Amino acid sequence: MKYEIKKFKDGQVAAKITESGDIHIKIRGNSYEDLFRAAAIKEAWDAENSTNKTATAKLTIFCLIGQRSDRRFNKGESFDLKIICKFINDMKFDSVAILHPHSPISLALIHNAEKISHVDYVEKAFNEIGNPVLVSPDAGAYKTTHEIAEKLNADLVPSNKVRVDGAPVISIQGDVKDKQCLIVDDLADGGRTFKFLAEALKKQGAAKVYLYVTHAQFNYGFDELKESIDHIYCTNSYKDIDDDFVTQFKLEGL
Ligand SMILES: O=P(O)(O)OC[C@H]1O[C@@H](O)[C@H](O)[C@@H]1O
Repeated sequence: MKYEIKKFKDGQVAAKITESGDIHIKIRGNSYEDLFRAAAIKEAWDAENSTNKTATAKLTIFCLIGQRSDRRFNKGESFDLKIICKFINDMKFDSVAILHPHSPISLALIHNAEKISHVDYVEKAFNEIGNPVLVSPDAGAYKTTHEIAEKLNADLVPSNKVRVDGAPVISIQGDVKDKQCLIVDDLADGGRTFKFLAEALKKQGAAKVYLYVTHAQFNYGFDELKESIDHIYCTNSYKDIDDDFVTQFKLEGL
């Protein structure tokens, strides 16, 4: 299946199917425009395939917009992930694959959804560094990082973050003295979580601190991370980054 995309000057996106067959659309999915582009392609494809019941349609989303807004945080506020997932469901794909979603709520809200694991990318970083200890930064990351540690036969040091009088207090549950540490998490937006954790690890004698995040957003605070983190590993699910401080694993289709 092949298609063309056209963008009008007012922002409207339109699609045209130029060759029929099964469809597999791969998008970052980190903007509403990306989702509308997928919807345009799928609508055109549906019209072309209305009599072809064997053709299948698959959507891969590398960095789902709103994945952290997985509940109504406060009364009166919108539940954004619910709106986004409803939009995706309306496209009626046969299957939707999502790379390392922030929480299982995305998978629960999207019909026929499956997770793409980040294990391969963590493994690449793990091998490049040379068997570091994995560090899970909070309770949310513990479960998936524990699974990865088992697969890679790596040591895991869980850490936890609580706020005392508004300030983050980090507790590291293991010995990191003279060790190379690889913090593993889903995404970095400002990176403050990792800056504080890296400082705490170094205070406890860690030789080097590396960070792996699947979704390297770095919308702010990027340069500050260079003070406490030795190197960052990530994918280009959110954007391409050209910086010696970062090793980016390129995703096929982006
Ligand atoms: O400190 P920043 O980068 O803003 O936030 C990243 C952390 O916030 C959580 O939602 C993510 O799962 C990650 O643990």
